[in-house]
Amino acid sequence: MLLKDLLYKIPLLATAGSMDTDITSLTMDSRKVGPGSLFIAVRGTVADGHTFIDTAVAQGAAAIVCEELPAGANAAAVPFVQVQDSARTMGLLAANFYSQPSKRVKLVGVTGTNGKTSVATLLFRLFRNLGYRCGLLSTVQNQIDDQVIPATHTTPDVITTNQLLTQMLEHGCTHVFMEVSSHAVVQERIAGLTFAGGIFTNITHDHLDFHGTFDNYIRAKKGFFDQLPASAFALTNVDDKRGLVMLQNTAARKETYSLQTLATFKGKVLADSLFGLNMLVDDREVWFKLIGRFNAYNLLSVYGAAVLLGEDPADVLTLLSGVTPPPGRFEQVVSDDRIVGIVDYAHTPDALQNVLETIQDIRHADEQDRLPQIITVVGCGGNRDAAKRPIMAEIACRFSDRVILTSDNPRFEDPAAILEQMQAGVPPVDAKKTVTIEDRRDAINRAVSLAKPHDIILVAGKGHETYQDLQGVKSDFDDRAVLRDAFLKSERAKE
Ligand SMILES: CC(=O)N[C@H]1[C@@H](OP(=O)(O)OP(=O)(O)OC[C@H]2O[C@@H](n3ccc(=O)[nH]c3=O)[C@H](O)[C@@H]2O)O[C@H](CO)[C@@H](O)[C@@H]1O[C@H](C)C(=O)N[C@@H](C)C(=O)N[C@H](CCC(=O)O)C(=O)O
Ligand SMILES: Nc1ncnc2c1ncn2[C@@H]1O[C@H](COP(=O)(O)OP(=O)(O)OP(=O)(O)O)[C@@H](O)[C@H]1O
Ligand SMILES: N[C@H](CCC[C@H](N)C(=O)O)C(=O)O
Ligand SMILES: [Mg+2]
Repeated sequence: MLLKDLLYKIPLLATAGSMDTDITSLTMDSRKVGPGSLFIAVRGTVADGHTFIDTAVAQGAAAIVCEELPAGANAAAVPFVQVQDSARTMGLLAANFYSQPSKRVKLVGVTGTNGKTSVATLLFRLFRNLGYRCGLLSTVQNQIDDQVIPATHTTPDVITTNQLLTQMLEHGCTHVFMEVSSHAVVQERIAGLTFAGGIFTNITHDHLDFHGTFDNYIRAKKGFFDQLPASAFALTNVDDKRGLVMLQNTAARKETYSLQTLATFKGKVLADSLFGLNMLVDDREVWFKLIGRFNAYNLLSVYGAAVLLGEDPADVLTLLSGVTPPPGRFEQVVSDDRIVGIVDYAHTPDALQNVLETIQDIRHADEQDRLPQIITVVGCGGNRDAAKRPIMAEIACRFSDRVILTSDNPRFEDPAAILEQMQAGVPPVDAKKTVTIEDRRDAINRAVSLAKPHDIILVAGKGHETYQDLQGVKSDFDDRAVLRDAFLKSERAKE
């Protein structure tokens, strides 16, 4: 595609060199530049892409997009284009380069602190059951119908998203469901995408390391709704204090869902058990396979979005009742002697509290009138929001009978230092029931050794993840497999 066609309708500050140059690929990474590439220099959190312009040219870049023209740009071997905001421009360029794939599918984005993967995956599974070919962009994985493509981010960079949307279209997909992280909004990873709908789940404490303040974090989430077109719907959870804030400046059609108050889509939880949720949704009674009141919200938003996309409410509920949750979300691993293991991706204070409250609600005294004990194994990620560490430890103590603090992707931090910060949140009265075991496998083994039949072990924070990241080295680690092994070992020891 010629550079001048690629720049169609994109605001420019200045250009230098020929705009008739042929561009065969786009990249923001100098390491991926080859002949024909357009290199877009983006300022990041660690590096500044502008410092790699020379490298990109040396590697054969056909043209450069940047925020500052280098001295001598006019005489340079390649054309330069100066723009106000490279990251945003990259989204517009990607949309032009790939012929606006997001306009040719129904693209629905999901944002919120918790529940994005759950809602996006439920929508993907529901719409496939409704008979559509669908795409999914999520933390767990990207999917084009049955084809699984590993995901590196919750929301990919905007070039990758446009590439994936193009592949989805080639495969005949009509609907695509994607997570929109707050990082992605701020870093313009959704720039130039045309959404048919946006969903807000909730907003609670997370990522303050990146956003600085809670207000900035709210603004980031709201930024997604601010850029929805008038043709889209904006569906928000009005039981969340910030639900309506999301809709303040959107051009989209405003729609709401609630378990507590008047809303476009109303639900009520009739029963919540280890086997599923019984709900009234718009006055129809349904059983779902998901567990926990927080999932009642997820299901209600999925129902609302499906109806807003034009599906029949009764068909939606019938098919949604059979849909299973994504991996690592309240996933059960039960031992032969009936110890219940639950692996859950709760890695925020709110998620951890929700999951533990759910566990408290659904546990029942056994025949001997003994209430099952709750044993929680939890850690907090390194190089991520440190403020949540003591809070999560306190929540674990408040809702559990035993707590084992352990590691969860220490990344480049010292695991012992992360654990010290968690320990600071343990109330003195709970010190006796809490133990710190840095090695996650040992921590899970200890939990199993403490458990009696019917007790519930919550292993929180990693969910579907299959690695532990220490010093940038990812070693195999899967909570579900480690828990299964621990059960087997302990059963053998008892024989
Ligand atoms: C903090 C953060 O979000 N970082 C993301 C960001 O990287 P960055 O700003 O640090 O980039 P940088 O290293 O400073 O480089 C700046 C520019 O120079 C370029 N460069 C760099 C080196 C070089 O040799 N040549 C070169 O051209 C880079 O390609 C980039 O364009 O932009 C990169 C490209 O899109 C992302 O891969 C990277 O994600 C990192 C790996 C990350 O861990 N991100 C997490 C925090 C994240 O985004 N998480 C959210 C989910 C959060 C949630 O809701 O739970 C997500 O959407 O996944
Ligand atoms: N609607 C909800 N409200 C509160 N907590 C939830 C909700 N849905 C899920 N959770 C909890 O949050 C955890 C993560 O859920 P999910 O993966 O769907 O969220 P996410 O927003 O995609 O997370 P991430 O930001 O890592 O992508 C779940 O394992 C569960 O503990
Ligand atoms: N999307 C979240 C996932 C956190 C999962 C937890 N296991 C961790 O590694 O901190 C993040 O990148 O902050
Ligand atoms: Mg997710």
